[in-house]
Amino acid sequence: MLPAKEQKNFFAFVDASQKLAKATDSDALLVLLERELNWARLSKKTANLEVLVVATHSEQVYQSAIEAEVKSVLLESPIIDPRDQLAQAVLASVAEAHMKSGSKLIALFDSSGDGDAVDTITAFSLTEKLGRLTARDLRQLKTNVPLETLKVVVDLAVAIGREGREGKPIGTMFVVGDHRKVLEQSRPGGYDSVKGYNRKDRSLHDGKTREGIKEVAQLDGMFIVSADGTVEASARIIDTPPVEITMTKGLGSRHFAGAAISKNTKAIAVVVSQSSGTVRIFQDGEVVLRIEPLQRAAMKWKKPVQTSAVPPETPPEA
Ligand SMILES: Nc1ncnc2c1ncn2[C@@H]1O[C@H](COP(=O)(O)OP(=O)(O)OP(=O)(O)O)[C@@H](O)[C@H]1O
Repeated sequence: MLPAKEQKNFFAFVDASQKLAKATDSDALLVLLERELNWARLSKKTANLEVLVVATHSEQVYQSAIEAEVKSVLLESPIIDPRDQLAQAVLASVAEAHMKSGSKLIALFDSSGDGDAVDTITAFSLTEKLGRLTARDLRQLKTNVPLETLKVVVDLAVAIGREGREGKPIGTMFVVGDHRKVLEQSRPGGYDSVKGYNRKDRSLHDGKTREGIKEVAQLDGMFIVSADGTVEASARIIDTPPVEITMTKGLGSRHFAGAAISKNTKAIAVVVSQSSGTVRIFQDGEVVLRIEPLQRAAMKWKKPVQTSAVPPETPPEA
């Protein structure tokens, strides 16, 4: 529990966020917290706002907020850099469907990283921030895969998750980059629909190819995509040596396989969940970015633009 003096400071920030919310026409408050506090007081002081507590480090903070009937999310894995925490908190808030993509938000967070409850207040539009986050996060992934290829694959995955096929949701996976090693660590799982086509016709930079891929995405297995965006093979089953992976509850064999291949090779796995439509991007065995169906309308690919209200951003690590 936060000591009394720090709680006093914290609630001064809450009062300030009320004023800022009014001035900026914001309707929601995101509070990033490392420690528990007086939840009843928080609820009372923020009755006019949609409040979401983002537990940055501890499941206990998340649990106690939930028990006090304060909406909360727990970041999937601890992130040390406070700027990354805010980025991840924004993604998590949309992922858990707590925030609508058009919301205007106030966020309270500790930018010093020294364990203070809160030392920074910021106001931003969720739509704009999501657009910036996604482009920036992908750009910063430490990978040899060019951003243009990642963009085209992620946009295709998002479209597949959103549209499904013939009214039915479908799940699939694209494994991008390091394609020779990925070929070695996978086996055919069915008819390879790209076999025999020339490279140009297998390029995902071509709209016709993307439409064709959507048609066959419902088949079992995954697509192997080289760094330049060419589909090297389809309907492949990942068969990679076992690795130790921590996975969010509810994710099954497709996601495990994606995480494992991203751990055992330099490839990035882009996985579309059939059950939720969520797209997860795995690198080195971990989810580095998650895109939810709700968020999709807000996806824009553009250069990050710094605004004075938002602190400098670096990509989330998980
Ligand atoms: N090793 C693998 N390589 C490629 N694809 C796989 C692999 N294992 C499972 N899949 C794909 O995942 C499908 C089964 O998904 P399952 O429900 O077990 O996973 P999940 O991670 O819960 O994904 P979803 O959220 O889409 O249901 C299979 O039909 C197959 O197409």
